[in-house]
Amino acid sequence: MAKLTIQDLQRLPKTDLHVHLDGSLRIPTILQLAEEQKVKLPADTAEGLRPFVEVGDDCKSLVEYLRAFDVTLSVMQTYESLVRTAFELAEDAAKENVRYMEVRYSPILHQQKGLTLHAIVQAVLEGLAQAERQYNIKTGVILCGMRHISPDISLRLADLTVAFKNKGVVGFDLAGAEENFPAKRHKDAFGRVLQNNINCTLHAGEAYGPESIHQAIHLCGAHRIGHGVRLIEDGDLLNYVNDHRIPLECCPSSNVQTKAVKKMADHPIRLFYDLGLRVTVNTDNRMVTNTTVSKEFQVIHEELGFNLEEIKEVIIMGFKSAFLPYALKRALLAEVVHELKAFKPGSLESKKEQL
Ligand SMILES: O=c1[nH]cnc2c1ncn2[C@H]1C[C@H](O)[C@@H](CO)O1
Ligand SMILES: [Zn+2]
Repeated sequence: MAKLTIQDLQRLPKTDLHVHLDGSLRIPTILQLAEEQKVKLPADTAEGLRPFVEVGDDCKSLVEYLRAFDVTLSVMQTYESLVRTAFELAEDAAKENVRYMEVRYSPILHQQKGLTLHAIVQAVLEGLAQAERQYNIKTGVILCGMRHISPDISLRLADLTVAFKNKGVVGFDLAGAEENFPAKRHKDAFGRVLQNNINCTLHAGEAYGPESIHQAIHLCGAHRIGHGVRLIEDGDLLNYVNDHRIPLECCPSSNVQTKAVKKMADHPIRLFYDLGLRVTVNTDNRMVTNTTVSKEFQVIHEELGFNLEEIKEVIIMGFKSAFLPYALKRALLAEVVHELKAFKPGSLESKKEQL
């Protein structure tokens, strides 16, 4: 199998359907925002801050992984900081040829300084729209309920999702610590979203077993599953997910860090793909996990043996799984399929040398 370089993977058109805004900042931006807002950080240099906002492979659990968000959220409480971080995330993604991205976050976590939920959504949409005008990227927003926060709040966030339907918000999610916080507590929120014909996805099967995925699908109506790693433990449910073409939002590096899998070689994305499941490759948190979509493809190429044809197919599954209206999705897919057919590996540099 010819080895693909990171440049090859950067050149391919891609999606990122599972990326958290509050886990995907630039470290220098955190430092600047903290200075402007007089917020105290655990360190005031990039190198000093890194261990607090990037977790390595020695991270022991999802709960430990989630600690990094206390730092990022401390500087994401103003309208301007939300515009800026949303813009920069879309800019970073566009620069590695992510053509369609769904950014998720939980507005309830950004109210420490009194912003209204409405303004918190507006700010992120403004930052993303600014990036869309400047770069070749389309974006959508997914609002997250949080498992450990009360179901009433999830219902308010579901109403917020309904209020911004067709205005940039494309879906609803449930995030946060999975063990001890079952999705069924939040089923009214999902009911509200579904009754309004809006898409939903839930983090499930990351830090808890297949029962959690079962609840996400059958009690909350999930159209996609975030992570879903532990689907591997229930063949019957796996067949159901496969038969219904329910996409899995796989985030390989994040899964090694949170110990959803012990090591990359054990990641079930290879088996899921071989069984015909609809799998997509995503970052989860560009900063916290220190990754990009291209790096995630490099990992599955080098460690799980996905070749170029298979990577192209996974990319197409990403576009197919987008929470986009069908007509728009078809148009975007047609454009991307055309590019993928014409794609030849070999970095631009080596191509220039051949000329
Ligand atoms: O991988 C994850 N699993 C569960 N929750 C997560 C993950 N990454 C981020 N979050 C949480 C922390 C954020 O504050 C929240 C909203 O983006 O979602
Ligand atoms: Zn996530």
